[in-house]
Amino acid sequence: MSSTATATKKQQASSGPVLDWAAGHGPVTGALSATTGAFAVATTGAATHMPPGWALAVGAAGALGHTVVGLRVRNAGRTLATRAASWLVGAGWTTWAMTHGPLTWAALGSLATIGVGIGAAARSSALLEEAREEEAIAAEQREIARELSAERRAIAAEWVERIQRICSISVRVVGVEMWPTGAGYSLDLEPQGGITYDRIAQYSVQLSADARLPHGCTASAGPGIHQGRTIMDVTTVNVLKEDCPYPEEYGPLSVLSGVPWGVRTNGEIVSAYLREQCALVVGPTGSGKTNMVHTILAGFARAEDVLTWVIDLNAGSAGLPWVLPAVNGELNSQDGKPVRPGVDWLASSYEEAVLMLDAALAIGLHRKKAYQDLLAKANTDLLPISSKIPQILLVIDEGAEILVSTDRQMKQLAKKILEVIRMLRAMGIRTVLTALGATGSVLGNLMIRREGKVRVALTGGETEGMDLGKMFPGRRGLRVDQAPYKGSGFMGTPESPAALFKSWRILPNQIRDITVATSDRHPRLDDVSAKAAGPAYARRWDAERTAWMRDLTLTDADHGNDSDAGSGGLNLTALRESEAEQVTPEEAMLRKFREQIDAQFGTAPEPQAPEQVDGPPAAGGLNLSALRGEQDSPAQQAALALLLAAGREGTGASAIARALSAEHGTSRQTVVGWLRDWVKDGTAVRIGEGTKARYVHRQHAPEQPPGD
Ligand SMILES: Nc1ncnc2c1ncn2[C@@H]1O[C@H](COP(=O)(O)OP(=O)(O)OP(=O)(O)O)[C@@H](O)[C@H]1O
Repeated sequence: MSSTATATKKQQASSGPVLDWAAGHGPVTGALSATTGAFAVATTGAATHMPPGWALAVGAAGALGHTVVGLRVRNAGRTLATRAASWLVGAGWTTWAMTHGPLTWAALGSLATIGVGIGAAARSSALLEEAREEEAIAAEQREIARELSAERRAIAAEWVERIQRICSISVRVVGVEMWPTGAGYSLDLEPQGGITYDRIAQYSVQLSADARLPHGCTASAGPGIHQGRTIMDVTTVNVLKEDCPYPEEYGPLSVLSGVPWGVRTNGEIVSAYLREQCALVVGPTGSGKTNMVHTILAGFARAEDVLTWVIDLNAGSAGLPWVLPAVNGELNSQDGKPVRPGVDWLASSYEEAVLMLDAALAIGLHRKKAYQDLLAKANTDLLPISSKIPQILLVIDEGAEILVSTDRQMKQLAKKILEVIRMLRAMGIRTVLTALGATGSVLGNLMIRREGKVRVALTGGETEGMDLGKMFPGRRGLRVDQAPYKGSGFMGTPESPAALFKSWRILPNQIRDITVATSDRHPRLDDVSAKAAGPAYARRWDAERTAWMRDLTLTDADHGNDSDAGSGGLNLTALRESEAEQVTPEEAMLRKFREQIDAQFGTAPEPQAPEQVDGPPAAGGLNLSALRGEQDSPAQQAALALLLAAGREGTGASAIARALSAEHGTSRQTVVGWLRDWVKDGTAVRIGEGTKARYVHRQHAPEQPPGD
């Protein structure tokens, strides 16, 4: 505390209570102040022979000043009169007391009486002021309510008349609710004569046009709280036009309480409930389908009871942003632990997809048997999903196209996908299929129609192959041109009838942030399921099975370099130079690409050629240490045991592979990958160079590698 402040405080403590002269007066302090003031002036005035008329003049000035100020702040007439009277009475007493002497019983008695009188009058005028203020607030609120209900009444009357004129249906309006987003309102209607909502829904287009709604806005009728009621949602502002960013809050979700996928025109969040349902997301090229897949994967990554498996035969691109940054070691968690990928398994080839679908089928069938007791105890035929027994959600990009393909291999995949859809609902395995178009051949499939009732159509204004009538049977009045913007379209679920919808826009940095934020949250596959899935699952991150990701990283870098150069104009220069040197554009691009790789990875020591043969793969390798615990297959555990047994002498990839080949069929390349990871995470130390290089378990290492 400063010395001045301390001094002030001490002074206050020694000079009694501090009076705040700036504070307003209550009835008691007001009266006290008036009477003591008057008494002081009268005694001082009488002692100093002050002319008594002065007190009267001061009182008159005080009464006038208070009245002016009171009028300005709109005090009640009674308050003004009370205050002016207080000043005048006080001044009158002072004048009289100065003439006759203030220190007489008559003077003091009359002053006390005046004090009590002023106090009482002030109290009653304060109460009056308070009541006046409350009444003013209530009147203002009544006025707002009157205006609002006048607006609602006008809206109700307008729609009663419109529905009568256009649909020839009489309705009673039970309520009008204005949306808090200000983007429209809902009418709760009671059609007369037993008419149901679908009769009004037929006229959605005409009603929207008649109401002169802006483009992209609709008046759509849906079911109300019972069959005799209808809810009419009227959008007046086109929110589909604007970008809706994926919410920055990445808190935990559950498949049981729904995973949010986007927003309705009234700002309401629409969720997909996929415990029992499969989903179909249709979107032609450029409609925002890829973005929507990432939004879906984001929701699954956030769920504590979901393992996401992705099949994308288009080079795995749908799942890669959820895997590569994590396995490339580009992401850092707060506690410094390695970050786990946002999807649990990613298949980009037919062979891997077969492994995945077979694993899913094996898990489903085994769960049915192994969890009999659990189902009996829970008295249910639906496997109780939790973080201990997670739901597996299979996202198959362009899966609908696989289902209708005539290619032999695709037909085999299709058979397995349909089997998963048909058989594994109760055992907690569901699919999300995407499709480029809502064609009859996709929706003609009974299994899709029956099991896939969570449906999204991203139209992006595309009418080709966009049969909304087939996508959302029973929902009339949905037109592609109502949602011509990227990421906009229609979504319908068993819980929420099909209506306009906008998928959240998710950006690459959010995918990374969500991967980090959810790294600790992903469940592990339950033992029963892991056993059923076998090595196909346990070894899904093996080097040889994820080698394509490494290759793809390089290819992506290549593309990135190319486009950057193009946008910056450098590409042309490069081509001109290459022409001059008689080098083809492809060669020039390759050289540029190599330069970029060198620039990016050149900080790591360049391994010698012979070392490369025996050592870990060069730059661009994947860091799978985050997956160590879950993916340690029996073969990997055996390899670790061999490394440990090799003691201070250590061992090499070839020796380990030879020892494992009979029982596990492990290749040398796989062992190289493990050894590289173990060196990275400090489990093993590499000793010696070239052909003499060997690996020693850290327990036997001569000294700990620095920084690990
Ligand atoms: N929900 C959205 N909100 C706003 N803009 C979006 C949304 N989704 C996508 N876009 C925009 O549309 C562009 C194309 O999106 P996206 O790549 O997801 O489409 P696509 O249908 O998968 O097309 P393609 O098959 O060509 O990749 C994006 O770059 C983005 O600019």
